Order: sequence, then C-alpha cells, then structure tokens
Amino acid sequence: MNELRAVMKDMMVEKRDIYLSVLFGFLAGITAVALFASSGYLISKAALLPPIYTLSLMIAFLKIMGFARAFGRYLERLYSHRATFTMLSQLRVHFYEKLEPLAPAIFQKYKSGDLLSRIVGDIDRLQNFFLRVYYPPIVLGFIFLATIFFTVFYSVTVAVLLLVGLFVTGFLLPAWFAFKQRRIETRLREERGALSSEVTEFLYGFMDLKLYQQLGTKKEELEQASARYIDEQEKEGKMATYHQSMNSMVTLLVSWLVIAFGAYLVSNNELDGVFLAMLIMISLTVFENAVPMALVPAHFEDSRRAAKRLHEVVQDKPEIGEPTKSLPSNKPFSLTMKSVSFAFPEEKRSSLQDVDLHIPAGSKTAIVGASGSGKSTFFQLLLKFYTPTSGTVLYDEISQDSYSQEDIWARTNVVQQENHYFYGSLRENLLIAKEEATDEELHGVLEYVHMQNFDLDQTILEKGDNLSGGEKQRLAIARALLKKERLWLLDEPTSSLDAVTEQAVLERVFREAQDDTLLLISHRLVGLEHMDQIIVFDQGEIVESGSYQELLKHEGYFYRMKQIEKEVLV
Ligand SMILES: Nc1ncnc2c1ncn2[C@@H]1O[C@H](COP(=O)(O)OP(=O)(O)OP(=O)(O)O)[C@@H](O)[C@H]1O
Repeated sequence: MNELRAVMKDMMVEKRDIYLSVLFGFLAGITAVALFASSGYLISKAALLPPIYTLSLMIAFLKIMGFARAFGRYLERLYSHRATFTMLSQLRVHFYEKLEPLAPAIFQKYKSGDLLSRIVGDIDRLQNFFLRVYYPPIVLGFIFLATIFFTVFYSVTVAVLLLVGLFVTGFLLPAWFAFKQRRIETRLREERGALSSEVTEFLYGFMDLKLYQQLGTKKEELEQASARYIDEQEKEGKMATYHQSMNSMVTLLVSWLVIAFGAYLVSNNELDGVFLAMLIMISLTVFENAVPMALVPAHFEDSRRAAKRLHEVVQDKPEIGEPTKSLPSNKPFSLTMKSVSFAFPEEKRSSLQDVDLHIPAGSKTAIVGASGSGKSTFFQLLLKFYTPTSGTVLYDEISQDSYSQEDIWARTNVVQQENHYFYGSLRENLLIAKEEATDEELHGVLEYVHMQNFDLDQTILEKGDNLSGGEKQRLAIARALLKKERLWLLDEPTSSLDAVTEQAVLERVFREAQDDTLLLISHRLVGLEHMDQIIVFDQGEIVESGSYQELLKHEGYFYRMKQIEKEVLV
C-alpha cells in the first residue's frame, strides 16, 4: 500500500485535470439522476392534468438535464483520460530517471525480460488506477450524498434504503471481492510468470532443443503452462462476472424495496403518490453509478502489485556521489587502482582482490591471465559500471567519484567481448560512435579494419545476426577508431580474427593510439613485446607485472604461460 502511495505521489503532479474530471463526473451522474427523477415526476403529474405551462416547464427542464448529462459525460471522459495520460507520461519519465543511475548493477538483480515487463507492463497497468480505482468512489460518494440529501425531503425511509444500498454495493461487496481477488491474482501472476519463462526458453533455446531432439518435451511443458494460465484467467473472469451480477442484484433489490416501502407510505398517506415514480426512478438511476465499483477490487489489486514491482526496482539508491569534474578530452590520462577489491552484488566470492596498479598516461598495457581471472571485471570497474567494494580507482590521480559515468564513457574507446548491433544499415551502426562522421570517414575506418568491400547501406540484422564473429569484432574496432578518444579499453578485440588480419588491424589500432593510454586484454601472448607493461591476473589478483623482457627474465607466471603456449602451438 505504501508503494502505491509513493508511486501515486510521483503521478499526481498535474492536479487540474483530476479536479475537473471529478467535477464533470459528478455533473454527468447527478444530471442523469435528475433527468430520470423529473421524467418519473412528469409522468405522474401529467396524469393529474396540470396547467400546460407546468408541463412545458417540466419538459424544458428534462431537455436541459439531457443536454447537461451528455455535456458532463463528454467533459468527464476528456479530462479523466487526459489526466491519465499525463500521469502515465510523468510516471514513465520519473521511473526512467530513477532507473538510469542504477544500471548496469540492476541487471544483476533482474532478468532483462522481467525489467522490461515492469517498465512497460506495470506502468501501463497503473493507468487503471486513476480511472477505475481512485476516481469512481469519489464521484459515487458525491452523487449519492446529493441524491440522499434530496430524497430526505420526500421520504426518510427511501433515503435510508439508498444509503444501505450504497454501503453494500459501493463498499461491502467490493471489500469482500477484493479479499477474494488477492488469492486469485497471486496464482494468476505466478502462472503468467511461468508461462513467459517457458516461452522465452523455448524461443531462445529452439535450435539446441531441436538438435538434442527435446523440442517435443519442451512443447508439452509449454502447453501445460499455457493451459494452467488460461485456467486461472477463466477463474478471474468468472469472479469478475459474479461480482458484477451480485452488484446488479443488490441494486435491483433496493429498487424493489423502494417500490414496496413507497407504496406502503403512499397508502398510509405519509408520502404524496405523485412522488413515488420519481423516487423509484432515482433509485434505479443512482445505482448505475455504483456499477464501476464492481471492478474496483480487481483494478486496485492490479495497481497495488504493479506499484510494488515498480517500487522494488527503484528503491535501491545509486552508490555514486555527485560528480564534480570532467576528464580531459585533449590529452591522455593515467589510471591508478589502490587496494581495489570487488565482489559482484549478491556474490560472496570476490572477483578482484587488493589490486594495486598504475598505468601512466599514454602507455600501452596488456592484461593477461587465465579465463575467469578478473580481467573483464577490472575493465568494468575502470568504466564505473560498478564501484569497488573497497579501495579507490583514480584517473590522473583524482578519484573516480569525481567523474560521472557518462563522462568516463564519453572519453573512452571501448571494444567489449560481445558488442551490440542494431537492426539498420551499416552506416547507422557506425554512426553511434560519431554522429557527425562523413561517409568518407566511415569508408576510412572500414578500410582500417579490412572491411572496405562492405556497403554502408548494407542492412545489419538485429544483434548483427548476418555478420560473422570476426566481422562483428572488426566493426566494434571500427567504432572505436571513429570515436578517437584518448583512452582505449580493448577486451580481446581480435579473438575471432585470423592471425594475418589480426596483426594488420591491431597495427592500425596501435598507430592511431600512438599517444593515447591503451589497455588490451589478450588471451594470446604473441605480439606483446612492444607493450610498455604486461599485467598478469590470476584468481582476481595481480600476480605479476612488468615489461615483456622483465617477465620472461623473472621466469614466473607469464614465463610459464608462454612456455605452455609454445608447446601447444608446436
Ligand atoms: N555479472 C557477474 N556476476 C557474478 N559473477 C561474475 C559476473 N561476471 C563475472 N563474474 C565472475 O567474476 C570472475 C571474473 O570474471 P571476468 O569476466 O572478469 O573474468 P575474465 O578474466 O575476463 O575471463 P575471460 O578471459 O574468460 O573473459 C569469474 O569468476 C566470474 O564467474
């Protein structure tokens, strides 16, 4: 409930439309009651042959009410829907602003599909909160109060009957169904989650399932999950229909009671008979406004859960302080780590332990080590994707805390092990590195990475599905070459290339990065002779560092790795 309140606080910023929709909702409802009440009165009065001007006045009043009702309903729809869309857009922006600083650690906690369903689905679900939960009881309350106040002048008994009907249809039944709805909603969500996991697994694992002849079994599981979900949906639908029928039944019961008591009062001369039809029409019409109350519990429960799920995502505070400085763009800068240790969120095991190193500005450093030794994690800390559990990272001897993530990313040419490509042309995929680059520049970098035979208009499929592994890597390098910043972080950028192309591409990269700070993670130990420094990682720790010659002379870890590599190659 607190989550719903917190999310609502973010939503309800623009209040004018909210007040107007309540006002016009009330106007539409009360004029409908007045319209039918006066028609009931008119019919009874007409039977008593009143003067013609009385009838004319009554008919004019009826027409005005009819018009006011339509006008009120139109404006109510206009303002309530406008209020809802404004709230949704505010909520989306607000949520995104809170979410952005939490990335990428947030992916550690939530699966991307789940996150997407929260961002899109849960926010959309909240559109029902104002329209179907918050606003109907307020409008209903005002309409009933006004109607009961009017009815009291004619019959206190009928007024009490209306009050009891309001209590039962407006509060008692919805509260009872809200209670039952909770249980059904929980099961429904569980089944929806199970089905969406099954579908995702089926789609992503389709090829492997086919290869291992497991498609049939998985399909069966998928169908079972789907049947369970449909079953729960059916139960939910039945419950909603049951609730609506109960509401209608109580409403009609109240109208019957009004007729019965009204007739009794008329026969006892306690009520003028000319008003009986009017009171019956009032009771029939006023309960029309209670119909939306039948859906309040379902929508309330839905909104509550959506708000809870959204709140869960953004309640984590980013650990990052206010950035105060900007990295230089016109000169290379140094990197330092002082006693840095790091464990991924929710992980007990440290991925980096007591890392101390200094990488001078403009130097070339190779990072080597066994798979899983912490090399990529080291890059992630340099890029401030994560902050160290202890210790400090410094750029030009100034703490990383003084720089924003955006600033660090803007000043770095990064090639990751896996790089993303978007559906679109090759040109569009390159321009994300430098928006204003000309076709000439693009052709230039394609030539550097030996892809000069590619057309800039060529279509690249989602995730670069129509490119080979090596082509994807070369495109990532082409992006880095286009960006031309003064810090290069290259994580096994050429692991899928043949030796000849690899050498040519790396030579070009080194020529371009001649005066820049460059760090290269490499599995292969060839071609490291020209690096200023080689840092060897093992199980999250730096076990050795020095120049190529120094490490060979030392005959330590690097030397042994070199020997093994030689034996394998021979
Ligand atoms: N997102 C993550 N959550 C939890 N643990 C992780 C995560 N990413 C990596 N690790 C763990 O951190 C350790 C270091 O991983 P890292 O990717 O830095 O190794 P690496 O040296 O780059 O390996 P490789 O050469 O295979 O790319 C590994 O034990 C790995 O299991």
